[in-house]
Amino acid sequence: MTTGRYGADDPESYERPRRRTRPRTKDRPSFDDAVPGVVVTVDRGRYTCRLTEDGAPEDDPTVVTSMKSRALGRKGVVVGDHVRIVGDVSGDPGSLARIVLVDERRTVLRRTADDDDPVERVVVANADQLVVVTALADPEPRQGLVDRALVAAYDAGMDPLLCLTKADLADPEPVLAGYRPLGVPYVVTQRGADVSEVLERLTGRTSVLLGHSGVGKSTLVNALVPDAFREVGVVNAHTGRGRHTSVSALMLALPGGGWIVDTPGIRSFGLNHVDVAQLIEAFPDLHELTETCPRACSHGEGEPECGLDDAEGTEVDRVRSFRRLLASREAGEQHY
Ligand SMILES: Nc1nc2c(ncn2[C@@H]2O[C@H](COP(=O)(O)OP(=O)(O)OP(=O)(O)O)[C@@H](O)[C@H]2O)c(=O)[nH]1
Repeated sequence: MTTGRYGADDPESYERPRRRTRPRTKDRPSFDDAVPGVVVTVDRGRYTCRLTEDGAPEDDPTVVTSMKSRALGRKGVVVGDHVRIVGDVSGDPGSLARIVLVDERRTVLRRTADDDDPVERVVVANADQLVVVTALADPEPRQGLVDRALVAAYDAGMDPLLCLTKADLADPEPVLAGYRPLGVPYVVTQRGADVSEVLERLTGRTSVLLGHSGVGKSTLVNALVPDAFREVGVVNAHTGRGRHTSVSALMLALPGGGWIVDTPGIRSFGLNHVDVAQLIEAFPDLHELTETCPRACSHGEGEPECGLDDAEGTEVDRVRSFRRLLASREAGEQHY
């Protein structure tokens, strides 16, 4: 085992351990032949993926049904995940491919653990905008739910967009008044109306549409993506709630580029983990005010020596609205 010019007894002749000490067979396969795609819906262990080079929708895409490869172990795969796929990626009827890699997620939207499922789960990955869809009437808007959704958006690092539907039934102003101080962007829509303003906000981005049953989400999705074939439910005259006509989250390509994710499955959010320090970063001016706060200040109403109490002028309304968002985290209203 000697090499070079040293003799067998020379200490320098000993073979040093190489950097790679584990057997080569443990190396992961490189998946050189894997093709990139994005997960558009998940149903009982089957992942529907659209093949796409750069994560953007392509015209006339190949749609591939896949399963998770064993290499992924317990790692979850969710709608919006950018993945690599091997095997039969023809998309032919009856074909089945395998997802072998999941790219790092830019954002995650979680839903709360609930009675049916005790684990808090990621439901959508890589979305950059959360569209909170609320009807102006039938069913009545519920500020607490909108507040909770906004907290979830800021926490997930997503931009919020308030979408007020059924403008033919009520004036949007009272709802907007609660969000204007926070500068939350909004659009107002109604059935049959021009949706170009909404489209403009969505084009080129990945937006999650969130709203409880009956607010007109399917009607809106149909207007935005004419061939979405979403079933439009009927609001129950007694409860004001709609029938649950859609089941799993579904990502649809917008005609002008970008994606929308319809999420009938999300009924509540995981806000327990939301940290106030993280939330306030979405409001740089308020963040600045809190620099004088005592350590561990919760910035809530009545907190002693909280810097937010120094707000003046228009900031006062902003602080009040921000504190309402903070309080919504603990609200009894758990379900969206
Ligand atoms: N007056 C009025 N009714 C609307 C409008 N948009 C939708 N609707 C009605 O409201 C009801 C619910 O609409 P959907 O689009 O099914 O609501 P959804 O939020 O998708 O409800 P789910 O499918 O149950 O999740 C339907 O009867 C629609 O026709 C609107 O702008 N104005």
